[in-house]
Amino acid sequence: MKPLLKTSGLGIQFGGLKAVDEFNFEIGEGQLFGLIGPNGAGKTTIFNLLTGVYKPTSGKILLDGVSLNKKSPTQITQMGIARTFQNIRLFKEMSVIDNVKVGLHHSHEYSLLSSILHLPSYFKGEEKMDQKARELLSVFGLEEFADVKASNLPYGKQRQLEIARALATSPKLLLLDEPAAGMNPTETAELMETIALIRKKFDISILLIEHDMKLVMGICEKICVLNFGTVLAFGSPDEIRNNPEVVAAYLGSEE
Ligand SMILES: Nc1ncnc2c1ncn2[C@@H]1O[C@H](COP(=O)(O)OP(=O)(O)OP(=O)(O)O)[C@@H](O)[C@H]1O
Repeated sequence: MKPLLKTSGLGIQFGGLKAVDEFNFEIGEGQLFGLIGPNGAGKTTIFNLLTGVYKPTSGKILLDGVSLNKKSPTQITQMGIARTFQNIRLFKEMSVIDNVKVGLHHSHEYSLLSSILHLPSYFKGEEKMDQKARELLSVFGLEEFADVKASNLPYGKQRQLEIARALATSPKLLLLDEPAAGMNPTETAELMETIALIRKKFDISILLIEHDMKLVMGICEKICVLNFGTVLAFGSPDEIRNNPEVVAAYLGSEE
């Protein structure tokens, strides 16, 4: 399988703390990977490195063979990596559909001038964007909420809207940071199905940080376990489940 994203010797240090060290990782096209580990293991820091929020102290990140090391977060989004956050970061005062349009905006097809002058190409662009946004909302069963203020959506739906907005940037790789955090079991089960569905429908790779073991083990093909910023284990859900080091470091404390 062709690697989509590859990191080698990736690391970052905050003062004396090596938050991530020698992180070597590869995710292929269309793969669904889980990234797990105890609190403070470095999972979110890896997302921040992959999306250009943090610059690595060492190592390389390649997307489709192109280095991301010196790219800005905006450039990285345009190159094909989108993410969601541990804490919901929607534009709460905006409507559901406008939140998705923000994601679509970077690929709008009309110029700034046509937008200021309200030329026909602007309206065409707007119409297309509206249609695309509604299509994305329908994947999550959110189309009936299109005009509702984002903050008025139930919590589980807000998390789904975040994923819809990330998908609007047409990513090749989607990074989901604890998408089921704070969800009840029904919402979590629904989310599992949705994540599996969007991987197929949009033909993208997904890297998922998740504390809910059932969710990770149920949908991911491969799992990478981090501990103290380094990879403790890497393998299929079964291999991870039966790895004594993992059980001691992580699963043991969860069960
Ligand atoms: N900007 C920063 N400055 C200093 N230390 C940081 C910074 N960002 C992260 N760290 C430290 O790096 C380590 C890894 O943090 P990170 O948030 O990546 O862990 P995590 O695995 O995502 O944890 P959790 O499951 O609790 O979200 C922690 O010790 C954290 O305090």
